[in-house]
This record gives sequence, structure tokens and C-alpha cells, in this order.
Amino acid sequence: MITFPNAKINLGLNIIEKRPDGYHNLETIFYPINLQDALEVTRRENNDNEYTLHLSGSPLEGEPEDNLVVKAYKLLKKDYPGLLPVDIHMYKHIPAGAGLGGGSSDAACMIKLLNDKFSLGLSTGQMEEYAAKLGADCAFFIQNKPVFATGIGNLFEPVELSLKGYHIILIKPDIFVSTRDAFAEIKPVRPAVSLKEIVKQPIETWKDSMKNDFEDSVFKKFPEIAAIKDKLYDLGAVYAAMSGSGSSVYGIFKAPIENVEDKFCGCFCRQRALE
Ligand SMILES: C[C@](O)(CO)[C@H](O)COP(=O)(O)OP(=O)(O)OC[C@H]1O[C@@H](n2ccc(N)nc2=O)[C@H](O)[C@@H]1O
Ligand SMILES: Nc1ncnc2c1ncn2[C@@H]1O[C@H](COP(=O)(O)OP(=O)(O)OP(=O)(O)O)[C@@H](O)[C@H]1O
Repeated sequence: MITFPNAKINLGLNIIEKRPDGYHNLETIFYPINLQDALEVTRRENNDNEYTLHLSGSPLEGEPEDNLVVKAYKLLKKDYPGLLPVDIHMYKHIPAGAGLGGGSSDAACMIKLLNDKFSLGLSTGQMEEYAAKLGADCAFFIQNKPVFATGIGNLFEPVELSLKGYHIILIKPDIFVSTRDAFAEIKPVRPAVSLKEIVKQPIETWKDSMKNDFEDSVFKKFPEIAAIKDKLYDLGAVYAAMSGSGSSVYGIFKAPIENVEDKFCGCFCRQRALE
């Protein structure tokens, strides 16, 4: 069984308050984009190991046990001992440490895949609960539809929003921003106007009203990332922003841009039609 975990972008991100558990309540719009990894699970021929992880594509640091797909397998195995040994084949395309939720998406897709393959009978809500144990924004990828998210990024309300017809350019410089460190730099504040209202306004207005709270501190530390956002506006983006805690930056355009890779040499650079 094979599946293609996709990335997300954050349209705006307000960090509202620090919680007693150290996490932060926030509000954001999660929007899925068609930049994908590939994830396949097959039944292991012999039962020597519970699982083996075969990784290809862009290299990932860490041991197999650190990988969120393995964590997802182990999490379900605790409650469903009937899960059989598996070979996990993963091709990484979504850059890690990018604010694109690549690892979170892999984990959520693993839960959905194991649920289907082994007929576990989990409901959408149950899969979201398992996913939320693996990462704050993991649960979003279970339904994978544009949502207004609150809490720590795990409570969702549907939003009426379609960016179909627009094109996105995604740039990821060779800079790793730790999500934990990025949160530590923030002074949380409740926004005067909620993103839920701002996103209903025409996209042309977002430039002046929709903000990612991580940008100030991350741009200060890494001016190269701020320069990418400026360049996307120079190229004609209707809206440009950093996604999540960085380091990726995206621009939304009315029409595709030619030879875009040449304009961002040295960076991961992809252009896609939005759906
Ligand atoms: C910043 C976002 O990319 C926005 O979409 C996500 O909220 C990050 O979600 P994630 O990568 O799944 O985050 P996790 O792996 O759960 O958390 C990494 C670290 O970020 C901090 N963290 C994360 C989410 C949150 N709402 N508040 C936090 O303070 C915590 O210190 C945590 O230890
Ligand atoms: N399957 C995986 N794919 C990518 N990273 C993984 C995976 N499993 C574990 N990780 C670890 O998770 C960390 C962050 O990965 P991920 O790509 O999800 O973060 P991100 O791009 O910052 O996304 P976000 O913060 O928006 O969830 C990396 O340090 C990486 O080593």
C-alpha cells in the first residue's frame, strides 16, 4: 500500500499565549499543498524485526526510532498488538526543518495507511487523537483540508477558502530553524483581529493584514530568509510569507513564473499550481 504525504503552508500565524505545559496557543490557517513524500508499507517476509525503515530521497538525520513514521507504528502497535511486522519505504522530498510539516504529514499518513492495511477500524476522530500525540500539527494531515486551527494547532474549524487558479513558489534556504527555539524567542500576544476574519478578505489585502509572528525574530537572526520574501514580492507575488517557524518562504502568484530555479540558486525551489 502506498500513499503520498503532502506538505502544508501556514497562512498567517498568531502566537497568542504560553501555556502552563510550555506549549503555546496559536491561531493559523493550514493549507495543504501538493509537494509530496512517498510512503509505502509492505508486509515483512520474515518476522525477525517488527519494522525496517528504508529511506531514500533527501537525507534525514536521526535513527529510525526517531522517525515519526516509526513512532506512529509503535504508537498504534501498543493498542493493536495484531499489527504485523512491516517494511516501511519512504522517499523524502519535503524538506525537513522547513515549517512545511513534512514529518507530521508522514506520521499522519502512516496512521491512515496502517488503519487501512490492517483494517483497524479507527474513525477519523480516533486517528486525529493518535496523530496529535506525535506532534502539535500532525492531526491536521488526517483530513488534510484547509482549516482555521487553534489550541496548539490541533483544534480545527473548516474555512471557506480556495486558492485554486493561483500558483505557489516555495523556497527553502539551506538554514535549519528549530521549532522549539523559534517559539522560545516569541512574546505571545492576542491579535486585534483574528485570522479567521482576515482570511475572508481578498488575497490582495493579506499583505497588509496577515502576519506570521515568527518572522520578526527569525528574519532578525537570518536576514537571508527575509531577503527571499522581498524577492518573491519583487517577482510579483500577491502574498508572501514564511511558513510555520521557517525556514521556508512561499509566494502566491496569479500566473507561473518562468525559470524560477535560476532566480533562487542554492535553495530548494519548487513551483506548483494550488488546488
Ligand atoms: C509552528 C508550526 O509549524 C505551525 O504550523 C507547528 O505548530 C509546529 O508543530 P510541530 O512541528 O508538530 O511541533 P512539535 O514537534 O509538537 O513541537 C516542537 C516544539 O515546539 C514548541 N511548540 C510547538 C507547538 C506549539 N503550539 N507550541 C510550542 O511551544 C514546543 O517547544 C515543542 O517542543
Ligand atoms: N519522517 C520525517 N520527515 C521529516 N522529519 C522528520 C521525520 N521524522 C522525524 N523527523 C524530525 O522532525 C524534525 C522536524 O521535521 P518536520 O519536517 O516535520 O518539521 P518542520 O518542517 O519544522 O515542520 P513543522 O514545524 O511545520 O511541523 C526534524 O528534525 C527531523 O529530524
